[in-house]
Amino acid sequence: MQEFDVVIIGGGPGGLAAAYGLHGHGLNVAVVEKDLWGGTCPNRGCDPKKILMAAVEAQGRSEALQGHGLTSVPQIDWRASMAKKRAYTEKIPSGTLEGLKTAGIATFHGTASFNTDGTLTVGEDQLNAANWIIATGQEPRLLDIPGKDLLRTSNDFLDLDTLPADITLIGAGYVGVELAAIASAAGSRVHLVHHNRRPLRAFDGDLVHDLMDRLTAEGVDVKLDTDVTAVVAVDDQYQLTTASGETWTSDLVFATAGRTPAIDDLHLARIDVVTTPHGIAVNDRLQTTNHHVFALGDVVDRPQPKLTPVAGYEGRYLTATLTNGAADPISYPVIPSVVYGKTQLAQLGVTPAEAVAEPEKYHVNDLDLTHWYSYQRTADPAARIKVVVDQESGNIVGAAVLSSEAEQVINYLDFVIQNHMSTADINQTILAYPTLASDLTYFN
Ligand SMILES: Cc1cc2nc3c(=O)[nH]c(=O)nc-3n(C[C@H](O)[C@H](O)[C@H](O)COP(=O)(O)OP(=O)(O)OC[C@H]3O[C@@H](n4cnc5c(N)ncnc54)[C@H](O)[C@@H]3O)c2cc1C
Ligand SMILES: NC(=O)c1ccc[n+]([C@@H]2O[C@H](COP(=O)([O-])OP(=O)(O)OC[C@H]3O[C@@H](n4cnc5c(N)ncnc54)[C@H](O)[C@@H]3O)[C@@H](O)[C@H]2O)c1
Repeated sequence: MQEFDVVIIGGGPGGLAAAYGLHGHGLNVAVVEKDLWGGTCPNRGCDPKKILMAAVEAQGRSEALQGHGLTSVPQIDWRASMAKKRAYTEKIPSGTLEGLKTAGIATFHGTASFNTDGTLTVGEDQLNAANWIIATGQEPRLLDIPGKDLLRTSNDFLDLDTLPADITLIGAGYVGVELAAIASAAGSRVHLVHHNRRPLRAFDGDLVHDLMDRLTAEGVDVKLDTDVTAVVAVDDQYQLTTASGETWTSDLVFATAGRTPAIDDLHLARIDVVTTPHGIAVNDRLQTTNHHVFALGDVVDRPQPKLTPVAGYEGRYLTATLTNGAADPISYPVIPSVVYGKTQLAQLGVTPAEAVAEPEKYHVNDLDLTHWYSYQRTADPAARIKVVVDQESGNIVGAAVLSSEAEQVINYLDFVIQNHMSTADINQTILAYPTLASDLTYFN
């Protein structure tokens, strides 16, 4: 039996933030990882996707400038793009493991599973700890339909040697929309299927509508209100059937209809940790129903968006909790979300829908930005912002942004909102002009 102060299960961004934090405070820490050190984000999520997206963004900018100074649209070389992605991702697991070992953090590679006496088995190893952190993340959810074994996932997409001529993505959430943008730009005919009328549900409906229009203009076959009921192999293709009887064939079909908490291997009932269909139940101190077991990141059932910076923030919070004794309940700063593509969609703080429901408290500025200098320069085909302003203070408290620059604008607004800055405060700063940052004072 090997004894530790804290054992962390899951070597992704959340688990690693806690591991380095706790080790830095002198605790004897171990991390267990069953698959790729570094977890989803750098191996099969944010980073590889955004590397493939670099060529997509460049193509989008070139397209917008046709007739405005550029004369041809660059084509994406999938193999070269994938080689660039692999050159980055293949170093992640070994680099992450080396970093942990160099720091002096104990590492175990294997699937962690709790025993009834509260200890943990990882392969041949038995571990015991004063406290545990579960940071096992989520895994792609396969649809429960005939032919589900034929479905691929985002893990497969982000490692395709060749991009097929025709693909179908079932589910228009973050993953489906981003993979559609990548595959379509790289030359594939893409069918993006969503079961209701409201893709990207957490985002502003009008801006999502605008984004679907852009994807359609880019050549994506967006099918809303479409329920796929079966997938069958036909020769070397796959035939999809919908509830309304529509059929079509694709070279590959991907389930992009959400992710499920990675908890099955852990046998949490043996240690009295309660779970829900959405993950591990925790209180506002990220403590499970077993007081020596904490959970963070994608695996927890909490309303915060499941994003890398959120997992890292929770890792730092648990470092403080487990080193300083009783801590205040976790409270989150505003959390920005971005859906990447040629046209990006971003959101932060009070949503336009929440603002409209409280008209005495907020007002919403809905601004078409296509005529603004910044977007005339890039000839953005769609550029719009909804800014939520607090009536009493006049401060910006939320925003939803659609443009090729939304990822930048939302981070500037994050600083503004987090620091409760008014237009007068921003005006005290001299910002380089003309830039996206110098637009900030015109939003309210
Ligand atoms: C395609 C895609 C794109 C994304 N893009 C973005 C983005 O642009 N921006 C963003 O902020 N977020 C993005 N995300 C989300 C982001 O990847 C996650 O929020 C983040 O990785 C969560 O970190 P985590 O540490 O909670 O879990 P993970 O990173 O999932 O790490 C959990 C680790 O636990 C391991 N594990 C699971 N079970 C066990 C077990 N029983 N024993 C041992 N180890 C176990 C897993 O192998 C995994 O390595 C994306 C996700 C996907 C799928
Ligand atoms: N840019 C980013 O930050 C980014 C990118 C990718 C993933 N992520 C994170 O990963 C999480 C998971 O992303 P995701 O896209 O897998 O999940 P998601 O929950 O965002 O989207 C899944 C979508 O599939 C739909 N759906 C469910 N069943 C369906 C069916 N049978 N047919 C058609 N559609 C169906 C759902 O209504 C939902 O809109 C996100 O919540 C996000 O936190 C973030």
